[in-house]
Amino acid sequence: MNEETAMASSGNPAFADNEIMLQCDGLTRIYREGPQDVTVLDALELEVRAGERVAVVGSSGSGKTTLLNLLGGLDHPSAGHVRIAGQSLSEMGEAALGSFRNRHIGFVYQFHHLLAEFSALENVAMPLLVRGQKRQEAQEKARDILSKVGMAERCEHKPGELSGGERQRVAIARALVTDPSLVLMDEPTGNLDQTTAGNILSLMDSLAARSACAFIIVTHDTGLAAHQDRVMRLDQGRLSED
Ligand SMILES: Nc1ncnc2c1ncn2[C@@H]1O[C@H](COP(=O)(O)OP(=O)(O)OP(=O)(O)O)[C@@H](O)[C@H]1O
Repeated sequence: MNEETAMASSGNPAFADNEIMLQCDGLTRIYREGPQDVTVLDALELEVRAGERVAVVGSSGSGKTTLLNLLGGLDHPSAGHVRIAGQSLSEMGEAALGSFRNRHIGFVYQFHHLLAEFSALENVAMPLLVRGQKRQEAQEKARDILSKVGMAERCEHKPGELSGGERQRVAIARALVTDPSLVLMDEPTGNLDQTTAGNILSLMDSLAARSACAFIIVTHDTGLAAHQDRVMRLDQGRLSED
C-alpha cells in the first residue's frame, strides 16, 4: 500500500469478529549494536483476531518490549512483517506510519507520558484533535471515556496533580478514545489497586465486546493474564501457548 492510501484509510474499519486484525510473519529483531549480534525475536509468528485479547508473558529480557515496539511501528524488524488491519507496516513511510498509528493503534506504555501542561481531559481529547475532530466533540468523547475509567471528577487536573494510578487510567482512556483496531499495553494495571484494576478490566471487556479491537497485553500480573482469551509465552524469540 502506498502512503496516500494509508493516510486516507479511517480508523477501525468494519472488521467482523474472527477476521485477523494482527499478523506477524517471520518477525525477527537482531540487535547489532554490541560486540556480538543478539537475536531477540527469531522468526516469530502470531495471529490475533478482531475482538481477541492476548496476554504476553515471559521472563525479563525475553523480548516483550522489543515485540511491542515492533507491533506499534516504533521500531523496524530485521526481517519479517507486521500486518495490522490487513496493512503491512513495513510498506509505509514515516508520515504514513504516524497517521496509521493515530488511526489504528492505542498505546499504554510506561514511557508514553501524558503532556504535563494539559489537563486529563485535554490529554485524552488530543488524539481526536490530531485526526481533525472538532474540539467540542473530542472533549465530549474524552469526558465519557474518562468517566468509564472512574476519572469523571479529575478531568480538569493536570498529570502532576494526579496519583500514579490515576495517570495510568488517563493513559488507558487516551489509548481507547479513538476506537483503535489494536491496543498495545505494557503492564496496564501495574500501579493500580485491585478495585481500579477490576474497573479497567471491565472497561476492556466492554470495549472488546462492542468493537473489533484486539488487545496485546504484556504483563507479569497472573490475574490479568488469566483474564484474557489467550496467554502466550515469549521464550527464545518465539511465542507459544502458555
Ligand atoms: N537497543 C538495544 N541494543 C542491544 N540490545 C538490546 C537493545 N534493546 C534491548 N536489548 C536486549 O534485548 C533483550 C530483550 O529486551 P526487552 O527489553 O525487549 O526485554 P523484556 O522482555 O521487555 O524485559 P523486561 O521484562 O525486563 O522489561 C535483552 O537482552 C536486552 O538486553
